[in-house]
Amino acid sequence: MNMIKSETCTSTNKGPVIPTTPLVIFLEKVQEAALQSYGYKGFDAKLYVDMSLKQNLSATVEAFNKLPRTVNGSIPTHDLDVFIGKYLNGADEDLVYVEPVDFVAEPEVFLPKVKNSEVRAWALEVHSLWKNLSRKVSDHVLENPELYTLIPLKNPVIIAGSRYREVYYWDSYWIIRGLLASKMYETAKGIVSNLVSLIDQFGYVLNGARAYYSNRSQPPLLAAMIVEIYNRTGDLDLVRRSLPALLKEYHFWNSGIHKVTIQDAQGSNHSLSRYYAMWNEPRPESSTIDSKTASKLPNICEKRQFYRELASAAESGWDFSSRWMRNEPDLTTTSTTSILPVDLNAFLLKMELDVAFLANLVGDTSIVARFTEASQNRQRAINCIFWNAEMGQWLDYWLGNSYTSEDIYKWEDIHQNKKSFASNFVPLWIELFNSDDITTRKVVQSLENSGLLQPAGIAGTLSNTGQQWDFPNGWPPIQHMIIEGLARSGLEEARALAKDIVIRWIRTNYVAYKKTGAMYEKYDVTKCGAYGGGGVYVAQTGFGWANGVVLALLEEFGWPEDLKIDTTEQAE
Ligand SMILES: OC[C@H]1O[C@H](O[C@H]2O[C@H](CO)[C@@H](O)[C@H](O)[C@H]2O)[C@H](O)[C@@H](O)[C@@H]1O
Repeated sequence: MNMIKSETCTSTNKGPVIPTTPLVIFLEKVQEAALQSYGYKGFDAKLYVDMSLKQNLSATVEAFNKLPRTVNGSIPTHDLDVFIGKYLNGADEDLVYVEPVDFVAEPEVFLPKVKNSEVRAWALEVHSLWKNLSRKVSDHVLENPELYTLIPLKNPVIIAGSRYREVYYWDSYWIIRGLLASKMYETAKGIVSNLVSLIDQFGYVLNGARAYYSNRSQPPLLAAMIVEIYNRTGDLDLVRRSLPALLKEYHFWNSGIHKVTIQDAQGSNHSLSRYYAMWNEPRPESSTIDSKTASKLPNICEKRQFYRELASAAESGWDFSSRWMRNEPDLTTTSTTSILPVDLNAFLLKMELDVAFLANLVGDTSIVARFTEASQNRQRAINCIFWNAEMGQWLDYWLGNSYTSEDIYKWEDIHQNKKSFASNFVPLWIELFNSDDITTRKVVQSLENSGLLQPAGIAGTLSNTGQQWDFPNGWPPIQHMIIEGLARSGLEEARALAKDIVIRWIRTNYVAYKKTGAMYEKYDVTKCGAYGGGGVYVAQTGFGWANGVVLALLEEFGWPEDLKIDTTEQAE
């Protein structure tokens, strides 16, 4: 890992920075020039950092520097058009289409619990979308990696979709859940091996497989992917090959800047984790937009801290949301690194349980003992630091200014964030919590009364700030984790609620698909059949995790023959 220390602006602007590549820095300049010349209409910042070079970087930079400039410093559009055509390849030329080896139009015993013919026909269409998202790294990238921001991966990949032309870390979990429902085991294993290779190379799984994502990770679900694949295929070899990488990844999340020690009200210390990107500049895939937002801040030190907070929010997968803001809806008050997030610690508890399970399969008793103990400690920490019995939710914790003499944070009730976020319900996904009926009963009531449960699914938050992880958007992974948590519980009322949310979510995906012919990265949960908006880019279609969640839910819950799928028909 190539890490440099950032200069110290203030005591808050701390932390490492992983330098990006000269190619990324150059493509950011092209991005800036494009915005100046073409304007905001139809502008997508990410497009430019996904382009590649037709010749070497120095020749390209030289030609770029020679382009004429108008009085306001912009490059005339015609000259920029010609430059881009002559020196750069399109953003989608680094990954090429490949037919997945294990795709068949109708897999054997496909979604046996789906009895309704309309739903079945649609599910087969969703299944066929894996073909649209399947890619492999082009030979040209393998021969000339220095011309590309794409990080070459050995096996075929399933991309997230649309502007997300590469592999994403946490998206891959739900993509794999869908692939398993589609019986595409080889594709699923290939994805896991790719992610393992990123850990071998960087020490952690990158946010996505691009050079500009190398300064951060995303919610850690690799161990969970391997458990799901093992449960279907019994592939012990995959488990054996992946374990060393999982240990490395575990260290990444539980050491250095990610690790926080906090003392509870009874004086016991707990070790928990937070999101913390190794970056303090505008995110290259959005640098024009980030610098514009930061222009409201008074000095470079505050800007650097803001950039780190934005990148850390991207590490959380929730980019962006009032969840991270000190004063919503002001994005510049994003303070991700000052928060102990409930969901990250639930994912790490799951990782501990999953690694213990996998180590047991290969007979490594010392890893089993170490990770079982770690899971018990984290479960205690989650109960002490996050659980709020009055609200029946696990609450994010704002790190305050109160420390012990050893610089350990002191827990105080006022620092629990009392706002309801969908992430407050993620611990229910873990068996240790959903098997406890008293807790589950409280959580079910809390979810029902929270306002998050809407006609077409669960909203991320209750605040409508215009950010994409806020109201009224609901995201596929969140629906799936909460539904699974409810469904795994022994409580009848929890299982009934799970089924109810499944119906709302499947219906909205179906109705949107029938209206527009596409699956979406997020949906507006206030109306059946409405896709999500907000943020700085248009609604993305395709879409890996949406497809994965629909297929996984249909596999587990099915759809009865006599249950109507489109209840909006008569109303319109
Ligand atoms: O370009 C903006 C951001 O895009 C990604 O985030 C969003 O899409 C991802 C892919 O579906 C998803 O994993 C994430 O939860 C979404 O918020 C990217 O991950 C960010 O790092 C990036 O800044």
